[in-house]
Amino acid sequence: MDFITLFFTASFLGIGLYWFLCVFGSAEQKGKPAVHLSGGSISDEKFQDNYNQYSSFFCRPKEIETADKVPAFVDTFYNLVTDIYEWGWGQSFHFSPSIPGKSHREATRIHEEMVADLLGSKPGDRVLDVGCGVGGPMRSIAARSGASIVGITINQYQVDRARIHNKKAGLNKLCDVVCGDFLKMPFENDSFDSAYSIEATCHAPKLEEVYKEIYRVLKPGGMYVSYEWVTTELYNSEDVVHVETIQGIEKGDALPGLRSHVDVAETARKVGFELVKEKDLSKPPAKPWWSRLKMGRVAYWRNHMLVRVLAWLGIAPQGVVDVHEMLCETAVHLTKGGESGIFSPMHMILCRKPYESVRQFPELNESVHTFQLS
Ligand SMILES: C=C(CC[C@@H](C)[C@H]1CC[C@H]2C3=CC[C@H]4[C@H](C)[C@@H](O)CC[C@]4(C)[C@H]3CC[C@]12C)C(C)C
Ligand SMILES: C[S@@+](CC[C@H](N)C(=O)[O-])C[C@H]1O[C@@H](n2cnc3c(N)ncnc32)[C@H](O)[C@@H]1O
Repeated sequence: MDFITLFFTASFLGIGLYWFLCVFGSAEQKGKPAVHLSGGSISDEKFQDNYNQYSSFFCRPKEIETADKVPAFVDTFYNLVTDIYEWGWGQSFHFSPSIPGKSHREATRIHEEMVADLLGSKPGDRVLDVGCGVGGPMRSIAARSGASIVGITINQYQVDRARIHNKKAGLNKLCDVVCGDFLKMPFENDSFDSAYSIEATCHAPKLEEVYKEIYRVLKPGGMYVSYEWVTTELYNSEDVVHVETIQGIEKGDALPGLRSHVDVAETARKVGFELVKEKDLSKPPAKPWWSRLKMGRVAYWRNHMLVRVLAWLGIAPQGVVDVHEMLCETAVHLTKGGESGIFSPMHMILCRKPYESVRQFPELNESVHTFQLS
């Protein structure tokens, strides 16, 4: 064998091995293999149509007038992206600050366990997960605290995935999931000891509506923690680049308009909560949450090629290439939002439903103290 033949054979084998190990497996440890990418609850034939409808609905998020249609389009969005998220990110659909020396999975778990600690969850508690995805956070929180968690998501496919994962993790006795709208939850008044939402209530057209529902189902004295997507004090609505970045985030993440950081605590108080703590968890000394998105051009290109090949072979639905392209663009906007500091996906509030309900007299809540943690 001459040198050239040897060189090409070795290169071919090397590339083939790389392709097999890195591409055909899951992009994320414990993620879903790419060969199982599907359109969630929608059939492969309807995937492209659903994507087209989604992208024309969310093309100008701030101008969405038909707020009542938002949950249905959010459901469509999660049919389109749930498998890609699981494949490329894992079972927790949120960000977390990076922690030097710890893997993404560990950093994610630590960010989730903080919720259990803030709520003071313990065995016997009934805790609500508002917008639970495929249940990554609920499994960490149940394992950490021993509490029973009930999750709600608008997307039936996520319910099915979450139940499979709960069973596999041996946590199906503690974790359950229902399909429903968090703006009209199928739960009794005063029926949960505590509640949390991780990067989910940003999908509500009006934050007040979802907070009211959470307040309703919590028992008096019940605690609520939320990690909210917000624009920060650095956002300037007159700056074209800022506006473009935020609109890019809204379009690629099914958001009917991002809110400002000041709206969060104000809305919580308005519906009757006492504010116990408020802190933007993305601020230094926390390390960048967006560094995980900077996986490099090669990784994005590799994922994109794989998605193309799978769609071409008819293994993944037609249209998945468009959805993947949309996510690549979204990742750029999210990174810009993080780097410039104009956007945070983890503005945290911890609230309590008072023992004596003061919802009828919201002005009484103005006197409640807010602690801004350093
Ligand atoms: C809270 C929400 C979701 C936050 C994140 C979990 C997701 C936001 C953007 C997603 C991704 C972007 C790029 C994808 C990449 C092109 C692909 O090859 C692999 C998956 C991605 C990394 C994907 C993973 C999930 C996100 C980071 C919103 C919706 C409110
Ligand atoms: C970005 S995911 C976060 C999921 C989960 N909290 C996590 O961190 O893995 C947002 C979740 O909110 C849910 N959601 C959005 N709008 C909803 C609505 N109106 N009713 C119920 N769930 C909703 C989505 O279905 C999805 O599960």
